[in-house]
Amino acid sequence: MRLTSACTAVYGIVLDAGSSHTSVFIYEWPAEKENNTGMVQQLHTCNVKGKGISSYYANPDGAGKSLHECMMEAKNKIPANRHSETPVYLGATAGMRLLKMENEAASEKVLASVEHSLKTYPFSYQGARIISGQEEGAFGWITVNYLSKNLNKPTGTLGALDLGGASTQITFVPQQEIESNDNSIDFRLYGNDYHLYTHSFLCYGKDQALKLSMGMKLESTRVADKTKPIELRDPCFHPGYNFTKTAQSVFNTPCINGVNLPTGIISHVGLGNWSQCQQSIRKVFNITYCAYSKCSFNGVFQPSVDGKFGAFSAFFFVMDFLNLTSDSLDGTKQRLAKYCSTPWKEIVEKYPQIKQKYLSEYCFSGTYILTLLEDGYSFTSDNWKDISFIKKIGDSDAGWTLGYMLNLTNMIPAEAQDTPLMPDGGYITFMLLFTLLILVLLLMVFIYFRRSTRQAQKDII
Ligand SMILES: O=c1[nH]cnc2c1ncn2[C@@H]1O[C@H](COP(=O)(O)OP(=O)(O)O)[C@@H](O)[C@H]1O
Ligand SMILES: [Ca+2]
Repeated sequence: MRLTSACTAVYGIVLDAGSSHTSVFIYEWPAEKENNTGMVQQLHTCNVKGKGISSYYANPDGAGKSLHECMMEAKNKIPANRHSETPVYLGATAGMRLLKMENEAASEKVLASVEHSLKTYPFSYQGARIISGQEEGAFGWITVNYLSKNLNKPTGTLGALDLGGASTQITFVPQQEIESNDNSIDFRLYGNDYHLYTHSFLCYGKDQALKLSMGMKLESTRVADKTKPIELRDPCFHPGYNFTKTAQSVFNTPCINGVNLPTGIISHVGLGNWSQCQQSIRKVFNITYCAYSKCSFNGVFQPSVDGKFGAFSAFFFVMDFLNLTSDSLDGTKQRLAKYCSTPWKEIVEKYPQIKQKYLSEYCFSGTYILTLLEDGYSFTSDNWKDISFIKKIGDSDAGWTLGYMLNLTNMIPAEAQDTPLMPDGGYITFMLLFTLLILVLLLMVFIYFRRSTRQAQKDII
């Protein structure tokens, strides 16, 4: 929806430099600063062609150049007279966090390249940086609650679940105490205090989780003949699926410490067995230790999930593709089991328009989502209905970008808007009467002084 009122609009641009790809978001809001919630709207999005900026580690110049088409689109969408005042922010997420861990110099070069590129456009460049997992979680939470108009109302808030390619975030207002400082974030928005639990699991986005899970399967495979391709028999891929891959393409990630991992060629063979798939995925969550009263996995504190949740990004893409956005937990499992056992040939015939790489991974991704939510975060068949798989709220995408911009442009005040003590009409009447009283008093003082001066003159005469 475009803003149609006569008032001028203000714009802001945020680039979401994710691990798999970059998206450019353009936001628009009325120039008269409205402190009401839900005023900023998403005007346009543009998906940058090619992979995420971290994939340019060996050719950093390419990262900046890749943004060109979308930035030109932004130039055309935003009226020229607003360009110089339009802030541009770039936030990079888990792909760049991983690159920084692997090769800090390369990550700096990639950031310098996007910075150089963004400065060539007529907007007000405000910085390009890697945002922390905490920020990613917290700003996603602000976005969904801003768009749902939950802020500055006494109603409950919406928890936020974000699944990316390289990391995943869970953020909500818990009922119990937050036992670990790393997982606690406090906000004061519109005069209300929010005490949030948040955690970002690096390496637990769906692409890295697939690598983790394949790596674990191979570690348990003893290789007799090193000259032959290693066969990886995978229950998370469809029966009849059989592709050769290089070990390098699967295990080139700091998420796996590949001590026992093979090199060379892997023959990846699908078995299509959902329950075995879930068994194998469970192994990527370490639940053997917890130093708190409760943990999700890998020793991370997590209070019991509470209230309603919005699950977006890849949570939505995958569950929407599988048509599983509105089933019960049991129904979801049954339908997913059936989907995973469908022969690869049938799947390809049914969805000829979808890229085979994506298509082949939906059984794994769906099972991963289910396992993460049920075994990882402890959602149950009772509160499964509290999770809404969403892409947008109104016209705006759910994700961290809007919350990030609202924060950096000070669009959400800490205190509620200054309101007159009386309703508008009463306030104006009060001010009028008060002014009149002052005038009358001034008049009386003036008359008194004139009289006393005259009296004094008479006395002299
Ligand atoms: O249309 C789609 N279908 C399936 N998956 C998608 C689609 N669009 C994006 N994705 C997936 O969503 C995830 C987005 O992750 P992103 O690039 O934001 O990574 P990050 O948040 O971990 O940095 C990736 O795994 C990507 O493959
Ligand atoms: Ca993301």
